[in-house]
Amino acid sequence: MNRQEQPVRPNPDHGVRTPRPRLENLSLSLGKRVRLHRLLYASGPKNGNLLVLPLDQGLEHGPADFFPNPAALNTDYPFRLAVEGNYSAIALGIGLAEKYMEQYAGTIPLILKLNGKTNIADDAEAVSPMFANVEDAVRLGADAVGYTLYIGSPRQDHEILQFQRVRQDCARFGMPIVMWAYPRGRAIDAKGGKGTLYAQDYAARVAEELGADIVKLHEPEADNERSPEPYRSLREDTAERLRRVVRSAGKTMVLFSGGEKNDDDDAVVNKVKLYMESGATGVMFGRNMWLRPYDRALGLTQRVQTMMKSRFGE
Ligand SMILES: O=C[C@H](O)COP(=O)(O)O
Repeated sequence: MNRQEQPVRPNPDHGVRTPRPRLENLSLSLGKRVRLHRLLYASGPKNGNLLVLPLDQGLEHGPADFFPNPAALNTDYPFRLAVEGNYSAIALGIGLAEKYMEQYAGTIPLILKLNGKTNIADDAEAVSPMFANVEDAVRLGADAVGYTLYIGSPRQDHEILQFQRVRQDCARFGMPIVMWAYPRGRAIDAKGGKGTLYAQDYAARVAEELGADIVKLHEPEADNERSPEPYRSLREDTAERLRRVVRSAGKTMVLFSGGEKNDDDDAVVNKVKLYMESGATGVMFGRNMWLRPYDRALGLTQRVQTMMKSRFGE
């Protein structure tokens, strides 16, 4: 292979590790600072890391997601886990928030999800309509809102405009905004798929560009022959890919999601460790937690908490 045929392999760190965004170094309104401080230092590991329990799968995927652990169909189950496991926050939609938050008021911070959809229709023209707004979040005492942006969808013009209004409301109310940054649609499928480094790296940058405070991403997979250059020619391992997307998120804090349940507790802990080592601020793991029998879910949560406190504390 001559020199010109060598695959492009830029150093993902450019010689410099991206520092994890720290609250004191961010330019924020008072309301956002107070709410983020509660999430980062007054709940969860309380050391600047985030451990979030999401419960939006019932809307996004349907009841079948709960079938492996029918006990979790009772919403008290994940709520109890969030409280007893000292999570940083529970993330869910307006219906569950209104029906359950009163009972748990003051015991677990809320990230109110503002938009969402079912997975009944296909994702070719994915769009995530709003079913709640920032005023609902204020009314319910939330410490952040969550917003799904389908990056690259044919409907992204609608999505980006909708996000603009949410961002402006968040600025007005001092409400942090967590972007579920999800590449979706036929264009991304044609360019390698939603899980590739190309797609996830782009999503991380979009969150930073559009004004999210926190971005939720998936672990980036290797690119493939359909991915655009230079990603197609990158030969990075998982740790390098993770560091690359964290760097692209800049001053936006990164949460990595858990995905489908892995029955191996050690593998879940190691995954969280890998994500934290990449510079992530935390994780948002749902099915890997509440699909376990309660005592195991609590035990696994405590192992993750201990690891976050002992290795990644401020
Ligand atoms: O919004 C929820 C996230 O997708 C994470 O959930 P998960 O850990 O069950 O994949």
